Amino acid sequence: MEAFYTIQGEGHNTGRAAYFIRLGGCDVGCHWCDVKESWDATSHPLTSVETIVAQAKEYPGQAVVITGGEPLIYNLDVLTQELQAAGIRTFLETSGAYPLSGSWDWICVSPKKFKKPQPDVLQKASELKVVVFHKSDFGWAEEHADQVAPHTKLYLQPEWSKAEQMMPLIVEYVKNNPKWQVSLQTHKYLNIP
Ligand SMILES: C[S@@+](CC[C@H](N)C(=O)[O-])C[C@H]1O[C@@H](n2cnc3c(N)ncnc32)[C@H](O)[C@@H]1O
Ligand SMILES: Nc1nc2[nH]cc(C(=O)O)c2c(=O)[nH]1
Ligand code: SF4
Ligand SMILES: [Mg+2]
Repeated sequence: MEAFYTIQGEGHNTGRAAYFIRLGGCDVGCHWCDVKESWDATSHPLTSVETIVAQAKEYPGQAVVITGGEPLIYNLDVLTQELQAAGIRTFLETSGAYPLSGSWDWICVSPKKFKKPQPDVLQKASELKVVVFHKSDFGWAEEHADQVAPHTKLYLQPEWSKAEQMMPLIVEYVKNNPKWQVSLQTHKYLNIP
């Protein structure tokens, strides 16, 4: 759908320069999704793996973030192998709703109520990033924290339109449950893509 060089705004790798590759197509249907224009894959032109990798190599960042849409609706083996062969680290943003493919240096799973994450993808998560839209989402976050591996980092991220209401609850929750950390969509405060 699009590719752009920016700063990773969310989660464990916040603050790192990265080339973002946003793949079109998603049927998970989060009503608060901030990239609804990505949902219809047919409205975006196809780009070859060669072109994507060649463009990624033009930037000095040492990492790419593959996001979407839901990137795991595609088999990402060839794309990620080519990127790693070029010395670029591969970071994934996924809901976990589709089978895992690809060769990854970092996997961020952000589970969704609207289409459940697959158990084996949760087990391979480097980080679990739960979007908090309502106070009931803390219990739902814990249910998913029980399904990840012991090394998985845990993040709570306010849903953007509810950030003002949810932030005080997230702050109190993390103070009382310090296995969790706060993740903010810092790129939106920085006014960058
Ligand atoms: C647009 S999604 C694309 C990748 C994948 N489909 C997913 O949901 O993880 C990228 C990240 O943005 C988060 N996100 C999307 N809309 C958001 C919103 N309104 N507020 C906070 N986070 C949001 C998702 O939960 C996910 O972690
Ligand atoms: N700067 C920036 N960081 C991000 N982290 C995850 C994003 C995404 O949409 O997947 C995103 C994004 O869209 N921009
Ligand atoms: S899974 Fe990701 S891209 Fe798909 S609707 Fe939800 S937030 Fe948007
Ligand atoms: Mg985004």
